[in-house]
Amino acid sequence: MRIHEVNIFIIKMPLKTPFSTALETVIEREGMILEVIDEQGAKGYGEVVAFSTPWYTEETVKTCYHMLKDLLIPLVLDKHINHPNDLYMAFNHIRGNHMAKAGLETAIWDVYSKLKSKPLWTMINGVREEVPAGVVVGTENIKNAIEQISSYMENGYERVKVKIKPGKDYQFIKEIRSFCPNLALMADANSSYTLNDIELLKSLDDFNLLMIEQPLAVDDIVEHSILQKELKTPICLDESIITYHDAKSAIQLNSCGVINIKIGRVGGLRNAIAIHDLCRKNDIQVWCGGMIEFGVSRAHNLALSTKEGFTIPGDLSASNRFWEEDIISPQVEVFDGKIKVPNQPGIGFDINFNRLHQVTTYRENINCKHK
Ligand SMILES: O=C(O)CCC(=O)c1ccccc1C(=O)O
Ligand SMILES: [Mg+2]
Repeated sequence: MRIHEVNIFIIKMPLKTPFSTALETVIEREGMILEVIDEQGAKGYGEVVAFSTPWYTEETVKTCYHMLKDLLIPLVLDKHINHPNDLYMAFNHIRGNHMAKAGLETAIWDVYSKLKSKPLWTMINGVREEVPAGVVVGTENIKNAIEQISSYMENGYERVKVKIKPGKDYQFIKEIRSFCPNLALMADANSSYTLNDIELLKSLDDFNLLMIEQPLAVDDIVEHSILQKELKTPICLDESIITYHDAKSAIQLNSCGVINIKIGRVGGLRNAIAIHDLCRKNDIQVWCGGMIEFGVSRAHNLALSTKEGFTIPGDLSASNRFWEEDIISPQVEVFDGKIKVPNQPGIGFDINFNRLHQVTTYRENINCKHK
């Protein structure tokens, strides 16, 4: 395979309703879609999941644009690529910048599967044709949270995650639990606590949560292991797991029972699969995380979630969770708490170009002649 051209689309779309985490409230989502075109004209799509500002990780849409245009795309343009896994070594001398790398790597996985006329999920040895869905409530207000949860339950979601932070925790979860005592419920703190909050975090054991996600800081793998010894509720790590080595450290130190795998955060599908394989060997549960993403990334998440270890529902929701109209066709839909995995080659969804062009704020073509 040889990539002759890459089109960059920077896009912006308002969320249906604002989404609040401990770190940031997102009202409008900026993002980037990459279209790679190979020498035979086959097209593949990837999404760069960085935000406009570096609140979740260090990357932003602009840093990704720079990394892609000036460093990463030139490494693949007009080069013979045997397999998408080889990009890991090709990109290895560039530190970090996982979301930029993942956007390009996943686009190349899509085109590679299309050239082989196979769905991406079978190319990566997925084992299931439908994937359990999950949804996240990111609202500050308890009344709104309960309203949203009840409407998601009506839509068939069987697992709900809520965002917590200091001051919006024990009482907040208590009220939700009394509204839905049997729902599979979990809480994500986005690293807003410290070990000084250990009594509060222990008190959340009262609520039979599936897990508590990223209670402590990003670089606190050691402190998460101290906390996990004190909690009955399993800890799930998100922000702390950037590399395979991080996952190894967390497993060795018993810092968590669960890892949330995001393709963007870990630098691509190859790394996501490597972490999945490591977790399986070590009896650590995994699920696929979400990034308030558009349909292209949702489609890649769906393919990843067909891997054997992804047995618990991830943050994989329908397109209409966040968007009036997504940029893919058909949109991702949830039936009976599950999402059907498409069987067309590649990611299995078409781009809705009308919608893509409507939300595009900047577009650029990069081809071999630029080198
Ligand atoms: O897209 C989704 O459904 C997940 C939403 C979510 O929790 C999230 C969204 C953006 C950045 C980080 C996170 C997170 O998992 O911490
Ligand atoms: Mg999280």
